[in-house]
Amino acid sequence: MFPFTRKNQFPVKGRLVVITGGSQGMGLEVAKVLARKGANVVIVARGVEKLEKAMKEVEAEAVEGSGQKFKWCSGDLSVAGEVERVFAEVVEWGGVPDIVWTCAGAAHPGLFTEITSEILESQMRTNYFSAMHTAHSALRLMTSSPLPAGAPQRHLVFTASVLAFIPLAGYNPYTPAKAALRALADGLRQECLLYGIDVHCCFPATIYTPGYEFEQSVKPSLTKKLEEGDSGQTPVEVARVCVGKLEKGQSNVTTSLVGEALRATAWGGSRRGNVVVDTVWIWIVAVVWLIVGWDMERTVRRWGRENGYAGSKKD
Ligand SMILES: NC(=O)C1=CN([C@@H]2O[C@H](COP(=O)(O)OP(=O)(O)OC[C@H]3O[C@@H](n4cnc5c(N)ncnc54)[C@H](OP(=O)(O)O)[C@@H]3O)[C@@H](O)[C@H]2O)C=CC1
Ligand SMILES: CCCCCCCCCCCCCCCC(=O)[C@@H](N)CO
Repeated sequence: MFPFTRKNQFPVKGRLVVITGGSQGMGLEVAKVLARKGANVVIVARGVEKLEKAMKEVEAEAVEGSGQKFKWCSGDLSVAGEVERVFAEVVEWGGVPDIVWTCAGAAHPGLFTEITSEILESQMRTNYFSAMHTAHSALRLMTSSPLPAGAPQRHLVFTASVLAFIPLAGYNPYTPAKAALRALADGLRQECLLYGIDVHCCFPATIYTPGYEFEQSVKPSLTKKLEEGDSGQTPVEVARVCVGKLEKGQSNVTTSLVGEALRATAWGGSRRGNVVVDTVWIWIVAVVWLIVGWDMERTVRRWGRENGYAGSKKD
């Protein structure tokens, strides 16, 4: 319509989208946004009751008279066999998905030495293996059934966290899984050029979700203090911003100003967005982080002294 409107790089109307972790929080809001835009939506999680309730909410967003289809599937995505079964069900029902978006995940914060090795391992399963197995199954399906010429590209979207960019005491059971996920997304983005599949990764900061309520209940007060600088977002806002940026064709998606700044601390070889804007951010943050990083370490030492941790030296 308007000559300067750029083409939508993430069209979902009439396409089949699978969203893991779609029964609550960010995943549910993503499902609702995409349903409103005309997608056929599958949500996946473990708990059946939550899935049934969420499905009704998603269906209610459908475009009237569009004939959109909806489905939920229950499975533990941290287990490879379960992921394969879930995708087999999806394919039988609606064919090979056009878009797969991993939102399943959960943080269990705590000081590393005070956390059990079982929780450390399950954090990796919940946050990394679940997304890795989902990507593996999804990409195998997508690559074995090529799209007809002229069809819009397929997409794989991961959900990591800004913690993939920075250290934050108390998140060490969780952060490494999200950093690994970021590395997987960067690597697959390059590899999937072979197939014409677009790979994206979202990096939200704090989102007020049921998962967040749980993590607050176990989070050390030190961790709460260190993340005070982030004001947080609703899942509705995060979903809206992510979809908007995917439509603009962005690969690495942050959802707030803090997210954008934190992304600039850790570019490495990740694909840039707007090269000029990103480079300016990187220059600014290179200097700003000297202060922020120093202040965080000072906060840790202070908290240690106040809470009887012997090794906390004076500043
Ligand atoms: N909330 C926050 O502050 C932030 C969250 N994130 C990330 O965003 C994503 C969404 O977070 P949020 O909305 O808070 O999450 P919630 O904990 O509110 O919801 C998590 C969803 O994932 C599902 N899920 C969890 N584990 C599995 C599993 N093993 N197999 C299948 N489904 C699973 C849950 O359903 P069920 O339990 O029934 O399986 C639920 O639908 C996560 O990856 C999280 O790490 C990133 C930055 C900040
Ligand atoms: C140079 C710019 C400085 C900006 C100030 C820095 C403030 C640090 C904010 C850290 C936010 C951590 C959010 C964690 C989200 C998450 O993944 C968990 N909630 C898990 O669910």
